[in-house]
Amino acid sequence: MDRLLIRGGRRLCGEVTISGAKNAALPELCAALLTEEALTLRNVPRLRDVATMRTLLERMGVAVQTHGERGGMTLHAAGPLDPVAPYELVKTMRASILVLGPLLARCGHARVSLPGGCAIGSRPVDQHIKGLQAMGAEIAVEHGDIVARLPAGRSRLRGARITTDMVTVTGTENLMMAATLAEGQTVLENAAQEPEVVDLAELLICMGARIEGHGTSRIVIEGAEALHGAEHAVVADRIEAGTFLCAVAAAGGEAWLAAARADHLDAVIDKLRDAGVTVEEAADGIRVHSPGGAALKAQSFRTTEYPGFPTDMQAQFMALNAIAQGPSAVTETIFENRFMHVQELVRLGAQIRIDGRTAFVEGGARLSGATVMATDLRASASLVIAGLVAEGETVVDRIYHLDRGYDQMEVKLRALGADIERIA
Ligand SMILES: CC(=O)N[C@H]1[C@@H](OP(=O)(O)OP(=O)(O)OC[C@H]2O[C@@H](n3ccc(=O)[nH]c3=O)[C@H](O)[C@@H]2O)O[C@H](CO)[C@@H](O)[C@@H]1O
Ligand SMILES: C=C(OP(=O)(O)O)C(=O)O
Repeated sequence: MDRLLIRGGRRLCGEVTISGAKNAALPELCAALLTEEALTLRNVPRLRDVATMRTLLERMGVAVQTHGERGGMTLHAAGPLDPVAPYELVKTMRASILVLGPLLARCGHARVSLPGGCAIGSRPVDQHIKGLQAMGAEIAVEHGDIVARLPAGRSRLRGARITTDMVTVTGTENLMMAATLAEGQTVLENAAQEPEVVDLAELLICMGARIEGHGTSRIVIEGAEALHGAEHAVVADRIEAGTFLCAVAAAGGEAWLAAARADHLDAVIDKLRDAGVTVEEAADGIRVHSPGGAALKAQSFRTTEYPGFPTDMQAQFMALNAIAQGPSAVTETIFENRFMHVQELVRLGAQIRIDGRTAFVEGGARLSGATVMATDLRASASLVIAGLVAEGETVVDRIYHLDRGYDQMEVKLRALGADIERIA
């Protein structure tokens, strides 16, 4: 099992290019199920989750080809499709629930294994199911599988007005995709406004879908009988960019993050600036300059839906807070169990106490290297950031979590001058 060995203490200077977003690429791969024609995506990141999604789609009968150096991928779901997502693939990746809406809309039936529990919370999919039921689907859970079908005599879902109980990103994406092929109008109230939802909507519009209001909490979709092929570039990964911003902030140095979208990172950039980091926004990237974590001022924050502070950046910013000066309070409001990195950061010397949904970080810690265990994707990234500033050697174990969502993170960090290598 691969691990990362980091010798901390180096400043990070240079340039890296931010990859396409995992959380946009995954639903966009699923969008290929909505049309008989070929869909070409560019800027698809090289990630384990993308490979898993590819395997899942191929198993259903989608022909997939990669091309070029720049993450080109063509998917052709000409049919016939086998609308089944089995447990062995679904269990490793939450986003596999995103095949449910498109399969039901295209094939009229689907069997998708319930995504397994994950380290950050229970993560039910009741809102996906409720929304599809409102669109006329009959849904039962049988032997751990969601079994969904259209009632006898119906060939299409029907448009509906759906208000989800909470803002759900993949829920919004699943229902938006299903609605593109439904009969009539669907209105999604309380919709997620994340840039990845907007990027998916833009792709669907290129495929002939009629969608308005994406990027707001009310999305209106006029269903069409069929969608066609399209070509689309996946939006840059704001969480990867935010992770590199925190890494440079903590280690100190100056870096250019090519292709990063500052306009998708307002909440994180505001906190970094308040901490004392210089962040310059440009149309084609972000420049960051930091004196190093020990010279920064820790920042309190609470995670919320976009455009608030992203839960997917909570762990990385907490690593920064651990070494920055002064106390801070970090409140996680999206997932009930997303502090798994805390005990590992403490092993590196951080002083953090958890009380309910808030972690109280003392700040000013001098971290020292140790062997730590990655428990989920962003927890892993937070441990890497801590390792970059810790004195001596840090080994981050179980980095398969990191590979789910970061495109060659250690290669990019090495390009910035970090002493980091992958070991067996
Ligand atoms: C592949 C992908 O895009 N993953 C992102 C997506 O996950 P994901 O879409 O799974 O997260 P949601 O936005 O759905 O979850 C938000 C909250 O709603 C709850 N909930 C959600 C759906 C539902 O049917 N019932 C329910 O109770 C969840 O348990 C959670 O507490 O958004 C999260 C929140 O920004 C990010 O951390 C993930 O990186
Ligand atoms: C929680 C995340 O991903 P997923 O929803 O795929 O588990 C994440 O990207 O931080």
